[in-house]
Amino acid sequence: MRIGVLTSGGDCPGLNAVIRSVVHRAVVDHGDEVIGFHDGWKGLLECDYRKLDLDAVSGILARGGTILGSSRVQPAHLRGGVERARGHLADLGLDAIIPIGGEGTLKAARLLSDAGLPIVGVPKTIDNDIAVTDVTFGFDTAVGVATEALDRLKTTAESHQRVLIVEVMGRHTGWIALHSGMAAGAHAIVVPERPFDIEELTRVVGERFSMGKKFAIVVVAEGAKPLEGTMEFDVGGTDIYGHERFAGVAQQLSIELEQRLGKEARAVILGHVQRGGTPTAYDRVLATRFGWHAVEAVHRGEFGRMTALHGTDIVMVPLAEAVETLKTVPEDRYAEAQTVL
Ligand SMILES: Nc1ncnc2c1ncn2[C@@H]1O[C@H](COP(=O)(O)OP(=O)(O)OP(=O)(O)O)[C@@H](O)[C@H]1O
Ligand SMILES: O=P(O)(O)OC[C@H]1O[C@](O)(CO)[C@@H](O)[C@@H]1O
Ligand SMILES: [Mg+2]
Repeated sequence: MRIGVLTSGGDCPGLNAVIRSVVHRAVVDHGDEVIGFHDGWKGLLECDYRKLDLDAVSGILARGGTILGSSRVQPAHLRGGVERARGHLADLGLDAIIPIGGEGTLKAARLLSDAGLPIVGVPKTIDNDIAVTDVTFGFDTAVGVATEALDRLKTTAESHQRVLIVEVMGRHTGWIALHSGMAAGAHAIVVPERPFDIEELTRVVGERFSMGKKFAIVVVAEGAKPLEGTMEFDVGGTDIYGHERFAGVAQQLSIELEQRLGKEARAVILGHVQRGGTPTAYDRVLATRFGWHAVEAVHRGEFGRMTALHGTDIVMVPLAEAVETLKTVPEDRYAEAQTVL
């Protein structure tokens, strides 16, 4: 068989582990040929690719980023390119494409699959917001980076008796904020799923100081917003790909909390550092398993599906289901964290 693989959307630790696993399983165990499209869907639309043999994937398991590159393409451009993609598949003699990406990539995968292209998806995202898989690779790494940062920020916050508001990634969901906040013992966790009440947040942080504590750490997901009408808030705008461009919730919160509490506050934005660098062992293993199972699905002709983790098993789920909803932080998970804030 001939299989094409691509990585699309924001990069994520573990992408290279998937690529390596796909190549190993396909080439060594099945005698397939694998090619990699450059820069996500753009590479497929422009027929820009290279051959991926064992040498090409040697030494990449622990490397962050993606050796194939990634990009965002305007959805309308992709929708208009379905026939071009079909033509490239035929010209290259490809039996399947394995796109590795987040919810946007999986929506595009579904679109191409509905148009009859042989697609097996692999979900990725540090945000952990894909509904039909228990976990996505990249999340464990991102939580580790954020937790280490929070541990470090605690000591400097304490020295200066400050409130530190730490902004982590998570545009629609607060999984990184929740887990890193729990792991590092943050004093407040603010997630997009629960619009925050600035009065309540001020009270929580203020009570800590009243109890004689010298500092406070607030973790906030970048997509968090205040309850409507409770605080002046700049929501930002939209970029050319339709993504919300945030105006900086941590910065806005730090100004507000400093004024309300009379305590020095600083905003720290962890940003892309959460996405860079080597994946954790957990993410390497999950990514490797996803790659292996994606190749198997190709060989079974199970198209229009993607790999998912259910418990400890890797299963195949329809792309249609995967893109229906996002996996948000449920109230009971938030409650578990709240007790130990
Ligand atoms: N609704 C859609 N229809 C068709 N194509 C889409 C759609 N949404 C996204 N895409 C395509 O998939 C690409 C990747 O989507 P997006 O930029 O949202 O990244 P992602 O895969 O969701 O990863 P991330 O988690 O980083 O956002 C887009 O650049 C676009 O080409
Ligand atoms: O790399 P970009 O385009 O700034 O995207 C950032 C977004 O991608 C993610 O890292 C993954 O979805 C989000 O957490 C974040 O909002
Ligand atoms: Mg997206």
